[in-house]
Amino acid sequence: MTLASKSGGRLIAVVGPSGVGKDSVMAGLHEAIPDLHLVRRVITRAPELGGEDYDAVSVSQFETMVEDGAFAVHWRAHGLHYGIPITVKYQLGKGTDCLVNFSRKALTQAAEIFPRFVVLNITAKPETLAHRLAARARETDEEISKRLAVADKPLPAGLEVISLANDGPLFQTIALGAALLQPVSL
Ligand SMILES: Nc1ncnc2c1ncn2[C@@H]1O[C@H](COP(=O)(O)OP(=O)(O)O)[C@@H](O)[C@H]1O
Ligand SMILES: O=P(O)(O)OC[C@H]1O[C@H](OP(=O)(O)OP(=O)(O)O)[C@H](O)[C@@H]1O
Repeated sequence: MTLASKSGGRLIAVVGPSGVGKDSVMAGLHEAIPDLHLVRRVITRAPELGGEDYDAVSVSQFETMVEDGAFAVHWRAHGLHYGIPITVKYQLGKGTDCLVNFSRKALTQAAEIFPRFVVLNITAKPETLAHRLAARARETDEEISKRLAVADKPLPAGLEVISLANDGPLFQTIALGAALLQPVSL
């Protein structure tokens, strides 16, 4: 790969099981590093269910957007469709690092699309996840059980991965994450 093709901002894909704290850590990192762009996803989830700020669309609207090439990457999980707007390429092209809540299933595909692709892998113990999902109360008990059943998924090989444990207080996770994400000066 040439130096020119490695220019631009980093696409930082935040992954980890449900309840691990992806959205909370992302919000904290954005506060700590205001230059970091938070990517707003398009999701076929009812609007205003809390947590992240997203664009809620219907399944048919989502399908039209796919046909129109509105997404850089899209995937399906938890019975929902998720899309990353193609406009993220504009942000990256300006040299802006972009932070986005991602699927572990979509990492391999994304690594081929984005020249500077980094995975921020958030981890926590199973009991921490169960407790946090119950407290968040965005999903039903049945949906929470399904999410916990698929909590443990291996990451594909060959990616640049930064791992960050979030069992302790959120401010500690954010401070460590912000330090780990500081751009490397050459
Ligand atoms: N370090 C932490 N300590 C305590 N609670 C946390 C911490 N990180 C996240 N939470 C809480 O856990 C729940 C799940 O976090 P969230 O950011 O929605 O996770 P995810 O996006 O990975 O599903 C939320 O209610 C959030 O406020
Ligand atoms: O392939 P996986 O890595 O398991 O990820 C599947 C989906 O789970 C998360 O969604 P969402 O943010 O809606 O759910 P969560 O907050 O419960 O993690 C993540 O953003 C993916 O869209």
